Amino acid sequence: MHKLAQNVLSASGGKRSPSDRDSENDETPELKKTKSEDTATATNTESPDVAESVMETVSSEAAAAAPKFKYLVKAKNLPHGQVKEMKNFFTNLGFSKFSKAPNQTFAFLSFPTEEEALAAQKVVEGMMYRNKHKIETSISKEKERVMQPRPAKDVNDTRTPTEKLLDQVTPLHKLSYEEQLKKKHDVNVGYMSSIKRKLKNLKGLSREGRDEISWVYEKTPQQLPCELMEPIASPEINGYRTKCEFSVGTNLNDERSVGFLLGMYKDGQTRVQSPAELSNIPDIAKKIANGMEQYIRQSEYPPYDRVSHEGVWRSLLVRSPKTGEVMVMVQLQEKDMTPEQLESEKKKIVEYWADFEKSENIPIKTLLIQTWSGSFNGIVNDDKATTDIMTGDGFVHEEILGCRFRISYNSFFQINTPATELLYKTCADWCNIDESKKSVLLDLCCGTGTIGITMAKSVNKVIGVDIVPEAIVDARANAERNGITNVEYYASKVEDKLDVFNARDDEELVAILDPPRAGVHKSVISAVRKSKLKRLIYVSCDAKLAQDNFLALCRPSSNAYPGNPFKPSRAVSVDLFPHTDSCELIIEFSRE
Ligand SMILES: C[S@@+](CC[C@H](N)C(=O)[O-])C[C@H]1O[C@@H](n2cnc3c(N)ncnc32)[C@H](O)[C@@H]1O
Repeated sequence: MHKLAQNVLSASGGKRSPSDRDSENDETPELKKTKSEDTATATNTESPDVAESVMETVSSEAAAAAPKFKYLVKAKNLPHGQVKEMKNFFTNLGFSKFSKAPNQTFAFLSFPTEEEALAAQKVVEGMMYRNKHKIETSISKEKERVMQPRPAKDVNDTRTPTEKLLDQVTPLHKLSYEEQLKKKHDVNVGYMSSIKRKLKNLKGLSREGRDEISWVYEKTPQQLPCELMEPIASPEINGYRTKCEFSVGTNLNDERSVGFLLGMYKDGQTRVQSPAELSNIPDIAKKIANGMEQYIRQSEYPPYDRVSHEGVWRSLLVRSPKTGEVMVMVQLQEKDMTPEQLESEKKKIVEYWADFEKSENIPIKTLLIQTWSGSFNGIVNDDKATTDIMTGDGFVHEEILGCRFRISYNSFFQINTPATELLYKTCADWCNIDESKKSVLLDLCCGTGTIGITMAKSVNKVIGVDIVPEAIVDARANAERNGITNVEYYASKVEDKLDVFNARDDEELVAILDPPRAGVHKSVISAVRKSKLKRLIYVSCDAKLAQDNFLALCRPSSNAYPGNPFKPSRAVSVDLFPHTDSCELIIEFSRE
């Protein structure tokens, strides 16, 4: 089969790419990450890394427009350098759309149609360059980068690139912190009151159905279904992020740069702007990003280009928990490096960061290198990526409410530690465990086991479930490290492990559900309703996306949603992400 035909086939079908993950994590590829960020990653949300992936999310409008393609003839076996000479060589043959990186041994000729590319291939295949280099070729088809016309408002946009990045990553940075909290509270008032409004407007409600949710018809302040308490503020307002994922590229001055994507990828923006002025990024992560920038500026290899998919340097992950431990992961694309080049570059990276530790006095507990040639932009958890632990053991630790947790590069872990302690403490208080009874705590979407482990001493048993196997490995290690033995963990989707809801008669079930942004599959809500649970603590990082879950918990009983409906009984916003639009919302759902 012709290579081009193969490419077209593989583009239309086949395995899900990491970018398909979660649509949360969505995190992702050119589509997103998870709340968690996740896959996670994710992670929570307006975090720069997540904000960036959200920026990269292809809008439905753009997706609806027919994509334009270009056809690339790759001319191989060329010498290093000689970019100008080679451009002349191909221009003289009549092929003017030419590109080549100086340190590569191939060049690309670009054509608008397959026919033109095939005709050029016929000419170039087997030709001698400078009588020494016999050219071999292949053809591929790629989506054209779609440059959207700049919106009219941009014409008068006099903001500097730094100001644009601040507005994009930390959109509330101009408000006082009190104003930020009020704004987040008001937004959550809207989401809470819409639970009531949407239930009231459910179509085809029978009289019995209406009776089951009679609370919906009661007048309440701001039409809230329950009290929404004063928001819980973050104890730290600046530099709170313990995980930062940076992109590598070039800035608006065409200098190699490490930071965040400036603007929307879907609008053709691929420039990377330094995080130096962002208030949510800690100094240590800024210094490491700057260190990486210095490294790639002197590197013989170019940054990865999101449009052509050529180049080497892709992403940088920094985890800097409050324990002072630091994890650095460098991600690169190795597809055009020889094994020897890759090995030599890895050695250089290790030496560079060892020198950096000494000169900057920043001890790096563990250094990892990930090689990844897929289309998803960001650190991945994918079989096709290779992740090597170059120094240390591949983990860092964080302490929360007196417990110590091990974190892998790809496990979800909340990125604002002091605010997370307030979040978990609130969850524990609201569980209101009756220690005179035999109780089982379900830690649903448990990540590295943090919530269950911090509460394990007040219940008989904790059952944790998470979709990421590495997170469950961490959760088991974390339980052991903290001397907790009354835990059971399952690496599974919650929707595939619904038997956790089958409690024995003498057991009281309590559940905390802390899912990714979009919430959980409806089968989980159905199982919650069928179970003997009387109270569910739902931790949402995106109350808009979780609305379907909220409604499914509260709607009148049906075949799809059996058992008595729940009702929101109290709620509170917890601000884990100062200066951004994001905020956690804890809702207690209860029923008789
Ligand atoms: C917001 S994080 C919460 C993690 C943990 N509770 C914490 O506070 O650190 C969401 C977690 O849900 C997990 N997850 C995503 N989809 C899931 C699913 N369908 N079933 C189980 N876990 C899932 C992710 O791996 C992630 O660890």
